[in-house]
Amino acid sequence: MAEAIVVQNEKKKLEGKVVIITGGASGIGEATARLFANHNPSMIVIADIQDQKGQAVATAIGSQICSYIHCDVSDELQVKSMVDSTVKSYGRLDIMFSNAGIVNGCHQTILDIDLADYDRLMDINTRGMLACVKHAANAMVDGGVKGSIVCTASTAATSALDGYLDYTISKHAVLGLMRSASQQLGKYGIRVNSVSPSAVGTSMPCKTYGTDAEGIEKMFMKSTVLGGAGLVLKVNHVAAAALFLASDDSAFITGHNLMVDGGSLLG
Ligand SMILES: NC(=O)c1ccc[n+]([C@@H]2O[C@H](COP(=O)([O-])OP(=O)(O)OC[C@H]3O[C@@H](n4cnc5c(N)ncnc54)[C@H](O)[C@@H]3O)[C@@H](O)[C@H]2O)c1
Repeated sequence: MAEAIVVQNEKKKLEGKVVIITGGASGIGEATARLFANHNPSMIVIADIQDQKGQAVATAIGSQICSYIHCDVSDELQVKSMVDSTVKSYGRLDIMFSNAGIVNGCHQTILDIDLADYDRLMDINTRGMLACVKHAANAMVDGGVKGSIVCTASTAATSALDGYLDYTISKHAVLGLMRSASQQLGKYGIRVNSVSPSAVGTSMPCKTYGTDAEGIEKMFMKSTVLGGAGLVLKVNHVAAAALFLASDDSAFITGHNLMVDGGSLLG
């Protein structure tokens, strides 16, 4: 007989969990840290290179459940040291939200792409993501933790975003990383998934297009089917998807790329 499904809307979803969020000083990572904090984690470690902003977010959330650490994800030693210090200070690692990323402008063409810019972006978006998954997975395996790793990909991981050549390449690689890692880590009970937002009004696209969050929302509203109803993507929507993948709500989901794009790729 099937077990009854108990709906527990009020349940705290990250009770006692130790979480790392890279790129948590702003945008999607910050929104996710703030949402996760409502779900009784033991500790959230924000890892970023924007020290003042990251520290301010951690202080606003509360030093008893959130701390900040400087970590440039393109440097594997810094990633290893950040993961090691998290385990040393808080006892274990349950959740890695590998989210840090950059963009190199929106006018690249295959005819004149700058390979030095490409290298720098790949160092963060792909190599950095790999370092975070690698060291989080090691900490989980060593600690016997059946953890959850969530990577931030993008709609540019499944379709070519015109003008964003290196970004598109880097995010396609994130899906390959997520799928390969999920395949190898399943035997340890470690799940690896990704979340793929369409354009959302964080500092990243705002700088690229020289506008504010509202400008980004207006600019991209027509590219989603939900935009037809006046709905726009907010960072909280992405944070909610990350919470689902991080928590036991997705206990039997691994190797999955969760699109948070209002149906932008349906056409
Ligand atoms: N905003 C969008 O439209 C959008 C859409 C799809 C995917 N994404 C992805 O979402 C993720 C978060 O971006 P966001 O939109 O919140 O932008 P954001 O610029 O607000 O946040 C990115 C964060 O990453 C940090 N970061 C950059 N380089 C780093 C490094 N080397 N080491 C550690 N931290 C570093 C930044 O300091 C910043 O706090 C990125 O991976 C991005 O590619 C964004």
